[in-house]
Amino acid sequence: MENPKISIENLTHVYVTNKEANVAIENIQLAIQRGEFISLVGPSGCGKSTILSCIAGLLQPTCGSISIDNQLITKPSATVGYMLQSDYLFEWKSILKNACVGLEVMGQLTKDSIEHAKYLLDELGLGKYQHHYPSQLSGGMRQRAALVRTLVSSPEVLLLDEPFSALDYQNKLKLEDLVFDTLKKQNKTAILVTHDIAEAIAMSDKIAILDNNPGRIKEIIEIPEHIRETKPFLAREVDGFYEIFHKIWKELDQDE
Ligand SMILES: Nc1ncnc2c1ncn2[C@@H]1O[C@H](COP(=O)(O)OP(=O)(O)OP(=O)(O)O)[C@@H](O)[C@H]1O
Repeated sequence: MENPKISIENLTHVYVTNKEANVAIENIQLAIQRGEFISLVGPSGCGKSTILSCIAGLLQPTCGSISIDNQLITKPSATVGYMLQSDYLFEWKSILKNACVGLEVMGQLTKDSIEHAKYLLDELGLGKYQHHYPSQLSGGMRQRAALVRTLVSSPEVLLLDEPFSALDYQNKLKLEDLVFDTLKKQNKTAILVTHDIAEAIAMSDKIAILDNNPGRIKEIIEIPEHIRETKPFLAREVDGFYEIFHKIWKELDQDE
């Protein structure tokens, strides 16, 4: 097997405040292959966002390491894109200008990169709205604009921290399919944090179930190929889907 795209070795992080030291995650060990989509599920506070912050280079872990393509992560880089629950669009900028914010910050705003942003807006069904403002768009459209902003700098790794959870159910399912297709087409490596077990199964190749206090990996579930190959919306109807759902539900229920 080829070298993993992301290698997480013995990752431990302790948050220290003037009142206490809180071991948020302990000895996280995870290898993620290029093009793989993995979800992290677990009870609230088990350290899912902490793991993403370490991968993004926003947080220096207390112990252990993370490498992407054998390069140790020590600070944020353009290799890693981050998408969050809230779209964080600037209300006073057009959708196209919002999509280009990251490029602007990185000094990569060129004629070609703007064309790329326009291409992605088209691909994600927002071509007609590039000169609109965020307040003129629905929640699902805003989240698609946030996805374009994340993809436009061509990150190889995508960190998705509950990006669908603020959407209504119909938009959530539509966006899951769109993100699934877009990331597969571009062979991106992705890590999704979600509380929605069905979403995790429908979108992932693997699911890491985490324990609480401190956050540790309890189990890794490989999603069978016939589910992985089906788009998220239809995957929910595929044989075996709900067996996995109940297995994960039971695992998480033990932590309550
Ligand atoms: N900046 C911080 N300072 C101190 N403690 C923190 C900080 N950020 C997170 N924690 C603590 O670390 C633990 C893990 O938090 P984290 O946000 O990573 O969990 P999570 O699994 O993403 O939670 P949720 O599912 O609720 O979003 C929690 O106990 C949290 O209170």
